[in-house]
Parts: sequence; C-alpha cells; structure tokens
Amino acid sequence: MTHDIDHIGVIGGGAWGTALAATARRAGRRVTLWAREADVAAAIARERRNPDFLPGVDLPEGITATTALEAVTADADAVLLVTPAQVLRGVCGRLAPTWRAGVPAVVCAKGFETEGGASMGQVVAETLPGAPLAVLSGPTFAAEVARGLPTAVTLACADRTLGEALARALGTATFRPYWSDDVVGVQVGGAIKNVLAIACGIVEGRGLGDNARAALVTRGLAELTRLAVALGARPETLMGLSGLGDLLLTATSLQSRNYSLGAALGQGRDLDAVLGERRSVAEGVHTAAALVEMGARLGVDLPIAGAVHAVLSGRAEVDRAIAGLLSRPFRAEPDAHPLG
Ligand SMILES: NC(=O)C1=CN([C@@H]2O[C@H](COP(=O)(O)OP(=O)(O)OC[C@H]3O[C@@H](n4cnc5c(N)ncnc54)[C@H](O)[C@@H]3O)[C@@H](O)[C@H]2O)C=CC1
Ligand SMILES: O=C(CO)COP(=O)(O)O
Repeated sequence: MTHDIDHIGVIGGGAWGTALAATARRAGRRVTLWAREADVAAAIARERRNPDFLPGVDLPEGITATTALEAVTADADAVLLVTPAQVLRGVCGRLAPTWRAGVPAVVCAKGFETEGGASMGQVVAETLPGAPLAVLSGPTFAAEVARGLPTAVTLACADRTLGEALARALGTATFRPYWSDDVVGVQVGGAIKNVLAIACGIVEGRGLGDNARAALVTRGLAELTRLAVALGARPETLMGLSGLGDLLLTATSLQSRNYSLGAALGQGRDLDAVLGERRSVAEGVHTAAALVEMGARLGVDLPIAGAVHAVLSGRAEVDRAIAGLLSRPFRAEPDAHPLG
C-alpha cells in the first residue's frame, strides 16, 4: 500500500507539538495544530510564536492553529499525538468520533499511564481502534528542533512502507528520522529515560560528581533494557537513538525538565514547590510510579526507578534513597541483562 502524506495534524500545542509542527512545515507539509488554549492557538496563528510553551522561537509561516479537534481529523493524512502521557487517553477519546479510517496515529508523548501502566501505543489501540500506529522518539529538545538544529529520531512502525512514508513526510536535512519496527522498545526507552534523568539530576544537585552520574546512566541503561526486554522489545533498540541516545541527552543537560527537576530535589527543594513554578510537564514524575508497579508485576529489578519513586512520593529522603542504591550487593558486569 502506498501512503500519500501531505497534511500533518498535530494534537498538542506545548513545546514538542509546536516544534514538530515547525519541522513538518519546513519539510513542506500542510500543518494543522490543535492547542487546548485559545491564546496559544491565537499566538501561533497570528504571531508565529508560542510564548507560553516555547518562548523565544520564531515559527515558520503557514501553520494553521485551532482549538477545534475536528479541524485536524477532517483532513489530516497523519496525526501526531503530542499531549502529556496522562491525558492522551482522554484526548484520543475525543478524537475517536471523527477519526477517519486508515489515518495513522503517531505517538510522540513519552510515558506510561500511572494507573495500570499502559504504554501510549496501548492507549491508542484502545481508544482509536484500527488506526495504524507509529511512534516518534529520540534525543530531541523541543527548542533545538524548533530552531532547526540538527536532530535524529527513531520512527517506529510495524508497517515498513508506512514508517518510511512518515519519515519522508517529516524528514529534512536537519530532522532525520530512522525507521525501526520495534514499536515497544522505542516507547519504553523514551518513557524510562525521564525517570533516570530525575535520578541523574538529583546526583547533580547533591554534588555527588560526574563519576556517579556516569554510573547511574550506565546502570540505568541496564535497568531500562531489562524492562524493555520483559515487555517484548529487542535489546539492540535500547542502544539506539530512542534508548541510549535519549538517555544521554536527558540525563546530562539542564535543558531537560526532568533532569532540572531532579537537580532541584537534590538541592533540597520541595517537589510541590518546584512543580508549582512550572507550567510544562515533567513526565518522569508520573512514569516513576508506573514503573514500580510494572517491575513488581513482571518480576524485573528496577532499583533506580524505585529510588526515584520513593523520593517523589515522599517515602524516602534523598540521602536515604542514595544510601539504599549504594548499599546494594556487589555483582558482576555485565549482569544477567539481555546484552550480557
Ligand atoms: N519538550 C520536549 O523537548 C519533548 C517532549 N516530549 C514529550 O511530548 C509530550 C508533550 O510534552 P511538551 O509538549 O513538551 O509539554 P508542555 O509542557 O510544553 O505542554 C503541555 C501541553 O499539554 C497540554 N495539556 C495539558 N493538559 C491537557 C489536557 N488535559 N488535555 C489536553 N492537553 C493538555 C497543554 O495545553 C500543553 O499544550 C510529553 O510526553 C513529553 O515527554 C518528547 C520529546 C521532546
Ligand atoms: O524528551 C525530551 C528530550 O528527548 C525532553 O526531555 P524533558 O521532558 O526532560 O525536557
């Protein structure tokens, strides 16, 4: 089957939805973006800016912005789903009545549902049954993508023809999608790295040093791979852009909302106070709870995610959580994870 993808719909007017709309427009596509807030849609349409979620970035001409979901579903050839993970189910439920048969849904949110641990792909399968599924994930700070700085992503789709058509529709010289058929692995990497980034931020904020952060990134990659394989992913996917690539980016840069949140916690700040100062989402806060439940259910050891969740839920002070990680038994490397 051939896929003619000219009109891209974007659901979500936050930083990432806006950046992806800019990218698709630069790739020559027609673009319609749905934003929840009327002032965000108006600013994108009239001023080519999104000062609320992507300040200081000029957007390309020609992005249609709307607060009407039907303006996207009426005509889009593919729809990018770019809301926070915890609200995707509700938004897809509202999209379902007007979703046209055969239009692909491209998951761009990173996370698992806190209640029940569903992946975003599962949420789409349940709420938009029959919609061909793709997942776009990788090391992508929205502000850099929106400015057109060089970026590479993984675009996962079980149907190679569709995956490659989406890659052609969205790709430019500076936004380079790599096709993968490992839809599960690509989602798991993008979701877990946010929790690991919080852990690395805590290490930064606590002043524990670069050695400790490198140890956490590496052991975090083992943890991430263990869970991904238990969920059906191929281990090599986690060594690619959507696994190691995104972990490396997010767990080492204060541009990351998850890492900077961790850094604030490491400096002794209160979680609610930090979240109260922000309008933007830090997905790791929600995903940590889902991971703990999934690890217990699947019998997968996730010590770093467990420590982050203990801190976020107020069950452990930062120092106690760190001491818990440091007192784990010495063991062999590589361990029994699937790359070992
Ligand atoms: N910002 C980034 O650099 C990247 C973000 N992502 C992922 O994209 C997803 C969206 O993130 P951002 O755009 O950065 O978020 P953001 O924090 O910049 O914006 C959040 C957006 O979600 C909307 N929203 C909030 N509650 C809603 C609800 N109940 N119904 C509908 N919309 C609602 C807000 O209006 C806003 O448009 C997240 O899963 C994030 O992990 C992925 C790659 C890069
Ligand atoms: O997913 C991201 C980069 O790939 C964005 O990370 P943060 O949500 O931590 O800012």
